[in-house]
Amino acid sequence: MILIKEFEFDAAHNLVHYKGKCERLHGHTYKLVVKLEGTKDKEDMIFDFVELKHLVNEKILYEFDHGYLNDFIEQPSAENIAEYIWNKLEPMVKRDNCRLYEIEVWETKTSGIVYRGE
Ligand SMILES: Nc1nc2c(c(=O)[nH]1)N=C([C@H](O)[C@H](O)COP(=O)(O)OP(=O)(O)OP(=O)(O)O)CN2
Ligand SMILES: [Zn+2]
Repeated sequence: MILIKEFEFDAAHNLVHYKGKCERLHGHTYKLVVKLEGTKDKEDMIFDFVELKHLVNEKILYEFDHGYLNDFIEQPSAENIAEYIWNKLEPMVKRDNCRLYEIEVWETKTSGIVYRGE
């Protein structure tokens, strides 16, 4: 079974290793989709949605929301943001019954990255 939870955060960035409009400072309302793969525990849940919400908001997104992504990631492409989030989140959600399966980072409604940690 795959569990899904969606998040949004607003952040500014500029792509320093890029030639074009995105080298200038600008912002996005990013969408983050977190997917966990697992089996049901004794509460018949893969992972508590509420716990996952607090974990992602408080441990991952608090530093990004209304922030400047270049403070954390030198070249904050959607690809690099996905890797950064994966590396922080993966150990936090690892349980006997579940693991991080996939994340999506959407920069706009039409542009996004799917990452499975490889
Ligand atoms: N592979 C990647 N390409 C680009 C990235 C990226 O992270 N990975 N990022 C950008 C810029 O950040 C840019 O803001 C995004 O550009 P674009 O998708 O064209 O944004 P729009 O607001 O114009 O969105 P539309 O939905 O296409 O109108 C560039 N490339
Ligand atoms: Zn951008």
